[in-house]
Amino acid sequence: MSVYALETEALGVSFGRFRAVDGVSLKVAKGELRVLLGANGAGKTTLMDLISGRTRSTSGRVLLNGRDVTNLREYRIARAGIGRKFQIPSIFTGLTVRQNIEVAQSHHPGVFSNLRIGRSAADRARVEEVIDLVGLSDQMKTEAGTLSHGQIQWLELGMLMIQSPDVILLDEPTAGMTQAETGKTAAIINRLKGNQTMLVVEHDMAFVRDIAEKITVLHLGRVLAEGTVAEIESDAAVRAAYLGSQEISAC
Ligand SMILES: Nc1ncnc2c1ncn2[C@@H]1O[C@H](COP(=O)(O)OP(=O)(O)OP(=O)(O)O)[C@@H](O)[C@H]1O
Repeated sequence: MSVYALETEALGVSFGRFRAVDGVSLKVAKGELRVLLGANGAGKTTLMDLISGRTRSTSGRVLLNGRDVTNLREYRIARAGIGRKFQIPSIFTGLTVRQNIEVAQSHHPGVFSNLRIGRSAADRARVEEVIDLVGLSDQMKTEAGTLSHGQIQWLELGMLMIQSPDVILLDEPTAGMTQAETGKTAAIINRLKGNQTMLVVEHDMAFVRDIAEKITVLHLGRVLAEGTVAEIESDAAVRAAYLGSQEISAC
C-alpha cells in the first residue's frame, strides 16, 4: 500500500482555453496536514474540486492510498474515503449536536430510522470521542440550530470525522470566524494532525502559521513552491507572486 494517503499526478483542467489547474503533482503522506496557499484565482478550489470529483479533470490522476480514483463520481470518491467540508453548513438544525453526529455515523438511510436503531457501545463511544475532538462536549445536548457560526463549523467537521474518511478536504475553515473561534479551530486541527490526513485551503497567514507543517503554494494553476512556513515565507518566487497582495507580507 502507498505511504501517501493522497497523490495527484500532473492533474489539470481546462475551461475552454483557460487552464485553471495545470499539471499539479502533490504527495500528501498519511496523517499529514498540507496547507494550500495561493492568491485569488490561483486554482485552489478548483484543485479541491478535481480531487473530490466535483469537477472532471482533463489530464492527470488522483490516487487515494495508491488507488486511482480519478474522475469517479463525487459520491463514489466520498465513499472511497475523501471527505470534504464546504463553507455552507448542512447540519440538521432541529437535532442536537449528538444526534447530528449519530445521523452522520449511521450507514442506514433516513434521519429518523438512524436515530431509532440500536447503537453498539463502541459506536456510542466513538460519537463521544469525536464530539470531544471537535470541542463540543459541553454542547452535546444543544439543538444545532442554536449554535454559533464557529460551533456549526466544528459540528460539521465532527460529522465528517465520524465517517472516518482517509482524507479530509477543508476549504477556508476559518471563514467568517471570530479570532477566538479561529484559535479554537487551530487547536482542533492540531489535535487531528498525525492521525488524520488533511488538505486545507486557507488565506489567514496567522492561522496557517498555527497549523501548518508543509505548505504548497499555487500560482496560476501550478505549484510555485513547497516547504515549511519559514521556507515559504522567505521564498523569493512566492514573495514576487504575492507582490502587491497583503497575503504573506502583511501577516
Ligand atoms: N467552471 C469554471 N469555468 C470557468 N472558469 C473557472 C471555473 N471554475 C474556476 N474557474 C476559474 O479558474 C481560476 C481558478 O479559480 P479557483 O476558484 O480555483 O481559485 P482559488 O485559488 O480557489 O481562488 P479564491 O482564493 O478566490 O477562492 C479562476 O480564474 C476562476 O475564474
